[in-house]
Amino acid sequence: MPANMPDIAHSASALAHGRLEWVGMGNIEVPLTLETKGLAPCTIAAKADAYVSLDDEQAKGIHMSRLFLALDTLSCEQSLTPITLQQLLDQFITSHEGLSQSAKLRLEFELLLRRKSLLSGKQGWKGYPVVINSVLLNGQFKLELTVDVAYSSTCPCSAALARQLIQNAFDAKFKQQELSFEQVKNWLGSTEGIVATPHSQRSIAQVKVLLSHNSQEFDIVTLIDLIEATLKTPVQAAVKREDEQEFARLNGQNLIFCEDAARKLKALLEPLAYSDFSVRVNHYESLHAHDAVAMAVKGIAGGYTPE
Ligand SMILES: Nc1nc2c(ncn2[C@@H]2O[C@H](COP(=O)(O)OP(=O)(O)OP(=O)(O)O)[C@@H](O)[C@H]2O)c(=O)[nH]1
Repeated sequence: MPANMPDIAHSASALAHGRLEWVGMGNIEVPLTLETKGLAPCTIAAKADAYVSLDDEQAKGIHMSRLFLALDTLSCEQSLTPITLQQLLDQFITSHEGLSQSAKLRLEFELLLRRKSLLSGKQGWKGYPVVINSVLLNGQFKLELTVDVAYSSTCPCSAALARQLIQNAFDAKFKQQELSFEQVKNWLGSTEGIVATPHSQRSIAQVKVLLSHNSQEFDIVTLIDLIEATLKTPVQAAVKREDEQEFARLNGQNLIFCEDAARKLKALLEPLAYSDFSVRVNHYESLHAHDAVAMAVKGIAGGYTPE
């Protein structure tokens, strides 16, 4: 460092004294090489929030550049794994000796996965928003992963009401008539036959899991796959007509309220090895201008609360 440059962090006194829980930088743009089970290492464009505690009540401030440069080393020289994350937080703290005892990093990015179509054998990219939160607090490492999975939800109530209208239309059209198989079949295939359709909507399941503090690797893809297999109607990437028809069938066979989705995900996550979990299901209704929302947590003492 040039000797003649003022260093306010050392020379100036703080305007007020006191401990600060977190100080650092938000929204740092940083490409990282993500390593996650079942996927070749891939580059992700992350937004990072990097913080340390300011435990020295008299100190003017922290050294922002040290956090930034440590993160840059992770970006340029390493891969993102639970191990390198913990090392990075260690580095945040050791580079602030006497000032800070805790560190945290939030990474937000979109994980692009190759997804197969339902029937046609085509493939396409689908993006999954991911947040990785890591904290090193009093020597304890905490690591949590949040994924957003988009799916389609068809309202069971609306489906029942639509079925009733279809029966009414059948009544009105054919009451007291002797009908042949062909006549019924043709009517069912006509627009007149399907006089009403239930509403369905794009929905998002937001699943947060607490990973073991000694996790060696991320396993983001398995979590996403399990959520999609549970909900049955994930939003599709490549779609030909046969895929669209299969999607319609899956929607019809999996009518779902937000409560159903939250309960299914809770049942999925309960036996898995996650230390804690939190689920938030949002059905962005097409019936209303507001959303249908359901939340669930594992329910352990001192654990996640619904949010
Ligand atoms: N602590 C702090 N620094 C800030 C803030 N806003 C901008 N900075 C700047 O962040 C820059 C980097 O700070 P340091 O990490 O202390 O930089 P440095 O003194 O060159 O680096 P070291 O020699 O490692 O301490 C400085 O120029 C600060 O002025 C702020 O709100 N708080």
